[in-house]
Amino acid sequence: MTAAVMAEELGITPSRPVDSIWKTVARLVKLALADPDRGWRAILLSCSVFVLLLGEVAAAGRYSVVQKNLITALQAKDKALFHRGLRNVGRIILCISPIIALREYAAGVLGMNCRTSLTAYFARKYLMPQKPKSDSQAGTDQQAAPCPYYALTLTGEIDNPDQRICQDVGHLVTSGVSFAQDVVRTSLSILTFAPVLYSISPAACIGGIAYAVTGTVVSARSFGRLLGVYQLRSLQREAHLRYTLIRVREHAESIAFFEGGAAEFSKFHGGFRNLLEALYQSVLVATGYSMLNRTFHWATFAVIPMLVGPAYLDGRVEFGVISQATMAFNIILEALTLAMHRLESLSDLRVRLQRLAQLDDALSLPPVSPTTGAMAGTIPTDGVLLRFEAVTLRTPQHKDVRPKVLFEDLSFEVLGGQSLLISGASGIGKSSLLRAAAGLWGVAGSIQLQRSEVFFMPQKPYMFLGSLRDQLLYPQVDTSSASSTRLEEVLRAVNLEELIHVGLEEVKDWANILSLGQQQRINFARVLLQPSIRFALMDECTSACDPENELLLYQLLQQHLRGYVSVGHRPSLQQFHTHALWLRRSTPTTTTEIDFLIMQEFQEKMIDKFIDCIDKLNYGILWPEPRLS
Ligand SMILES: Nc1ncnc2c1ncn2[C@@H]1O[C@H](COP(=O)(O)OP(=O)(O)OP(=O)(O)O)[C@@H](O)[C@H]1O
Repeated sequence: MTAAVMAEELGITPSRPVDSIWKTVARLVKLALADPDRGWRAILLSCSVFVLLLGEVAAAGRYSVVQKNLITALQAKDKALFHRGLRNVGRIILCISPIIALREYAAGVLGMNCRTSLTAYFARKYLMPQKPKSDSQAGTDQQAAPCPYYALTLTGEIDNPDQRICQDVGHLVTSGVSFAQDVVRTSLSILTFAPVLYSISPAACIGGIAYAVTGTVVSARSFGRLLGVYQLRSLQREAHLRYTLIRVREHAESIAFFEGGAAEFSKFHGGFRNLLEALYQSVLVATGYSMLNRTFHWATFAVIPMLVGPAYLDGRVEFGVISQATMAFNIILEALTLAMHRLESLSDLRVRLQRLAQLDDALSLPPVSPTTGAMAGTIPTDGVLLRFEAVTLRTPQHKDVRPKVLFEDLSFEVLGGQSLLISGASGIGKSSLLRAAAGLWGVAGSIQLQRSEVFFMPQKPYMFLGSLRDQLLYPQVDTSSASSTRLEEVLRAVNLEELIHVGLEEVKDWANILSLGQQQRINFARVLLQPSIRFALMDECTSACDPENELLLYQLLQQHLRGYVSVGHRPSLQQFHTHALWLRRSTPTTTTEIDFLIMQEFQEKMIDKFIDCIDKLNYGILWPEPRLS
């Protein structure tokens, strides 16, 4: 079954053509071998495994001759020949054991080596922003390349990338290395034993090959496709099930407030039932497959006595030849029916290959964001910190949601020394405007800002897994160079002095032990600790702070930055901004109207709006008569 057919079977519509399985294998092998750090080691280890396999098969070939002589000596009651045969058996065992052990070791290390290369490749591609490739993009170095992990979440095209990177790569490499060895071993075995068997009995050789090929074709046709479909389905459902529990861990507090354990259990139970259904279907298919496999296997025992027995009874061959023919036949049969016996693990291998190929394709998209259009990035001139020019913004292309236009043809500038408050009703597109400015969503039109000087503070502060030092210096990778004195000074500045006593090197689950307001203050500390930052884009980032702390934080920004943009609803924010961008829409379907105003004008309009509301209240338009029963 091709990858495309399997995807169709599962109701998945691939957004781009799915590669054939062999192309995918070649792509991943190339990746492992082309790794500049480990590629040469992988090649060396593959060669060693091949040479050791040659030794193993050669020893097995020699063993079949020794075995024939031993059995013949027994039949002839020749003691000397029998003892020599036993010594030869001992020699071969002594020789083959270290070869097998060495081969196992080399194959194990080869697997680890390939896993390291592939995991590093996928993890880097998933977590690190892609560099612009084309010349036109190369000039705009400040451009925020889209973060692949974010883009995948937005489009929803690839399920569970974490499982693909951590588990699928591991399984794939282990089964892949083992299967590759089997293929090489069986090919060598066929080359070694087919002539032996043919010399004993051409009928046994040809009959054995025909028997094996028929069995493989029948089992692959009847069960291969179904096994693949159910394996893929089980894998996806298992990942979804695990994800429901991960969400409970991440949102434990909110769920506890709601006492939502029963709802979560019901969700988990539903997912588990779905998984069991897929597993049950797999068991049914595996039972049918196993029955065919076993029947085929048992039937082989009668084949050699049927084909070579008459020659022995007529005295044309020695008794030992029957044993040698049986061994050669079994080895050839095993080799030729490899695909048949390993059908389950082969289809598992194919499923994982396909999942990794999909992930690689999705991560290889050109560096444009999931919404259509240009990315924020060109550097502004003339003291402008942020410039929007005829910008139209749409929500991202998600596989389940149709994009909608949030605003059209928006132009404005924020100059050095200015600060802008973005205001408007909930859901109108304020945060999305910041997402576009930060380069997370693409737009039509142009957005100019000096990306390396900008700090973006999302609505929900992100707490990194690590020490307090790591938190404060996030997203810097090397945190050892910052002096403790400076970090403590900044902690005091943002009113988090109490954390100094916890210790800068202390590793804790900060997201759970700090209040939301404290986490927001950590965000401001991060701005102060990055000397290159001149401009901040902030989304409701003081929403959990009291007015004193809010005032303190904005005063710090005014001292350290050349300008900032905030999104927020609270009137208290107006005093910290020189300008306002007011987004409004009379009905959900009408176009968004946008005004860029100096703060005083905005405040006057707000007062008019407030008075209008009070009038409506007085006429009972907004506040209906209470209905008392
Ligand atoms: N990832 C997304 N995919 C599709 N639509 C989205 C996505 N994120 C937001 N939207 C939609 O875009 C619109 C604007 O959302 P946005 O978060 O910008 O609103 P907002 O003005 O900041 O609201 P609030 O004040 O409530 O935070 C909403 O209708 C929302 O449903």
